[in-house]
Amino acid sequence: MLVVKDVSKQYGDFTAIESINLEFSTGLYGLLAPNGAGKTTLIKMLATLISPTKGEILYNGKNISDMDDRYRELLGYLPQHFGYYKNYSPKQYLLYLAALKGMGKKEALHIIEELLEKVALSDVINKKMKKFSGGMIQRVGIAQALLNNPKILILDEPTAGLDPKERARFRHMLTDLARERLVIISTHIVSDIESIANEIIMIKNKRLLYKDSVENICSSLNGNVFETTIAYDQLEDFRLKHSLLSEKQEYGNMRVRFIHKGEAERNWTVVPPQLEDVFLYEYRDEIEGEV
Ligand SMILES: Nc1ncnc2c1ncn2[C@@H]1O[C@H](COP(=O)(O)OP(=O)(O)OP(=O)(O)O)[C@@H](O)[C@H]1O
Repeated sequence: MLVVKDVSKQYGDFTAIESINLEFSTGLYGLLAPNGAGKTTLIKMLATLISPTKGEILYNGKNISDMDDRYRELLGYLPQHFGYYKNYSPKQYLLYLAALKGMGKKEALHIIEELLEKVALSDVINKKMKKFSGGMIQRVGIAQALLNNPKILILDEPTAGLDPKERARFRHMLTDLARERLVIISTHIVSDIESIANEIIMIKNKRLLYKDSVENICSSLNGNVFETTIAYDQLEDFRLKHSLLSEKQEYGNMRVRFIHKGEAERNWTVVPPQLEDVFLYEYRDEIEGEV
C-alpha cells in the first residue's frame, strides 16, 4: 500500500502541489489533469526522483526515501521522455539496462524475451529501434520499466504521440499489467484512462480535486449536462451564458452540449455526464484556447 500524506512541493517560491493526500492499492489509477497542473511533479515524487517539500510518501508504513534502493527495487518507471539508443535493438538495450541493474546475462535474456513478447515486440527483438514507430518505442519503454517485475509501475504520459490504434493496444496492456500490481498513469487525455482506470485522480489549483471511480466523478454533474439545437447566429450569445462543452454543425444548425445549474429550458435534453464533461468543466479556465 502506497500512501501520499499531506504532500506539498515547492520550486523556490512557486508551489506546484499543495497538501495532497492519496492512497493506492493494486489496480490502475489515472492521474488526469491539463498540462502544467503538477502531474509530473507528483509522479517524480512517487518515483523518488524529487522529494516533497512537506509531508511524506509511505510504502507499507515506511517512508520511501528512507527505503532508498529497497523501494526502487519495487518500482518500474517510464518517464515522459525516456532515453534510448536508436542504433540498439530492444534486446541489446534491455540487456544493457539489466546489466546496470546487476542482473546476470542468462537470467536477463530469459526475462527480456518474455517481456518483449508481453509488449508484442517479439518479431523485432533484434531490429534497430531507429525504424520503430512511436507506439513501438513506448512499448520498449514499458518493457524496460517491467525489467525488475515491479510491484509499482508508474508511467508519465505514456500515450503521447501514439495513434488511436496504438492507444487501444496500450489500454489492453495496462489493464493486464494492473491485475497484479499498482499501476499509476498520468495523462491529459480522458479517453486514455476513462475505460480502464479503477480510480481517477484529478488535481486542480495544486490540490486534489477528485480521487474516485469514473462513475462517482461523473455523478457530480448529474442533471447538469444538457444538449440542444440552436441557430448558428445564437451560438455566440449561448457561449456567453453557458459553459459550453462541445458544439457541432447539424443540418445548418448547431448541436451544443453544455453545463447548466438551475432551471432548464423546455427544448433542452438532459444527458448522462461523461468524464470528458467533468474534465472540460473543471479545467475550463486552464484549457481555454487549447481545445
Ligand atoms: N524544476 C522546476 N522548477 C520550477 N518550476 C517547475 C519545475 N518543474 C515544474 N515546475 C512548474 O510546476 C508546475 C507543474 O509542473 P509539472 O511538470 O508537474 O506539470 P504537469 O501536469 O506534469 O505538466 P506537463 O505534462 O506539461 O509536464 C508547472 O507550472 C511547472 O512550470
